[in-house]
This record gives sequence, structure tokens and C-alpha cells, in this order.
Amino acid sequence: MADNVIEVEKLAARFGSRTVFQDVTFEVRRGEVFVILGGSGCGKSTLLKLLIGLIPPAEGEARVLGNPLNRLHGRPRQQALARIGVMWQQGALLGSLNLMQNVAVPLEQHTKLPREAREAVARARLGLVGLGDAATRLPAEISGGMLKRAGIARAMALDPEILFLDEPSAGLDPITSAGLDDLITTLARETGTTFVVVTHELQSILAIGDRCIMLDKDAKGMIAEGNPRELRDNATHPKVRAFFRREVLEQKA
Ligand SMILES: Nc1ncnc2c1ncn2[C@@H]1O[C@H](COP(=O)(O)OP(=O)(O)OP(=O)(O)O)[C@@H](O)[C@H]1O
Repeated sequence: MADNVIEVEKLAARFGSRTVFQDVTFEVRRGEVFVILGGSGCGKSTLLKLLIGLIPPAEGEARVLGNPLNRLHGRPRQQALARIGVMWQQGALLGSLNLMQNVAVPLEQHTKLPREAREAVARARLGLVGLGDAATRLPAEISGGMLKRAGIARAMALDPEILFLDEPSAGLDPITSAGLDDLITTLARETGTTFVVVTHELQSILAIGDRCIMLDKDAKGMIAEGNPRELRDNATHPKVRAFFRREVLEQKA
């Protein structure tokens, strides 16, 4: 039987009387790169927030590592949250701290490790994302791509079982974005970390995704689930076909 790290059943999200999506059901398997995709406003970020328990579901349930995170409180919630890492689109490193100090912040908050040990772990995480030589640089002194890598290193500080990335390639040029895709693929393979990545960049989806779901604003729910390359080749839903085919045609042009 597959080892599921996330199980989502008949999940619905509502703001006031407005339904963003409903009847969303899927699972994420340990070690895979799972992509949540769809056009602007379909609810990708909302789904991410539901998964990590920042907002409660209107209906249904999302269990992450066996726990509905929105229903945990106090110490059990802290313990569950320590097993996942999140990198939001803005990344938000602290400008006054160098990269090593930034990556060490979660270690300071969640562990009793002495400073030298925290810094050693932080340096190791920076090494994992190819920033071993940039540990003492400030966020303002590095490129957009390096900032994303540093954000990933910080999200990995506590050696999470699942890493959630919200639009990691937003604002990056195609070459830097492809480098980040390579990093995600390598980290998933080498560390066994499960990745849940929100993106609408087709190149990235095809490069990194083992499986994906596609949300749709009009359908208010999922319109596709599966391997992205198989969906590109075989999807029959017009919107799914349009998403994968249009961009493929653009790439060939
Ligand atoms: N806190 C909130 N209160 C009310 N409406 C919200 C709230 N958060 C999101 N929404 C609405 O829910 C819908 C889905 O938003 P969400 O940000 O999840 O979409 P998205 O797919 O991530 O979009 P994008 O790709 O543009 O970031 C949008 O119509 C948005 O306006």
C-alpha cells in the first residue's frame, strides 16, 4: 500500500457565501514531488493554507502526516508543524541577518541546540541548496534565484518530511527557474523529502512533477489529477488540454 503523507477528502473552501472549491480529494505519497496547478484565483494558495492548518475547511478534511493540522493546538500542533517546512512566495528572509543566521532562526525557535550546532546545521542546509559559499552574505547582496534557494534552506532547517513551496519560480527568469527545478528534483531524490509545489509554470510542472492536480475557478474544484506528462499527452478535458497544449505550442514557436 502506498505510504501517504497527505490525505485530502472532500475538502471545500469558502469565504463568506463564496465557494472557492469543493469536493477536492487526493493524496500525496511519501517522497514524490506533487504539484498543485491552475489559473489565477482557482484557490491554489487557499488549498496550501488549508493543508497546513492556517484556515479551517468549510467541509471535508485534510490530514498531513496523519493530523488535521487546523484541529491541533498547543504542543501537539508545534510538534506537527516542526515536521513540515513552508516557503511562501515572498520568501521573507530577515534583511538584517546573513543567510546562515536566517536559516538558523527555526532551529533557535524549535530546538535547544547550542549556537555552534545551530550554525553548523544552517551551513549544512545552505550547502544542500548550493549556497555553501554565501553563508555570510546578507539577503540584499544576493540574486533572486539565490534568495529562493536560501528560502528553501530555511524551510528545510528542521529536516522536514514535507516541504511546501508556494510559487517558487515566481519572478525568476527561465534559466534561473530551470536551475531551481533541478534543485527541487535533486533534493527530493537525495533527501527523500516530499515536495508539495504550487505553480502554474508549465515548464516547471513538466520538469519536477511526479503527480499533480489541476484546480479550476469555474468548476470550483479539481479538473485533473495524474502525471503531468501523461496529462499533456492524453487529457481529454478541454481546459486541461488547453493548459498543457497551448504552452507546449508556444515553446515550439
Ligand atoms: N482571506 C480571504 N478572504 C476572502 N477571499 C479570499 C481570501 N483569500 C483568498 N480569497 C479569494 O479566494 C479565491 C482563491 O484565491 P487564491 O489566492 O487561493 O488563488 P490562487 O489560485 O492561489 O491565485 P494566484 O495564482 O493568483 O495566487 C480568490 O478569488 C480570492 O480572492
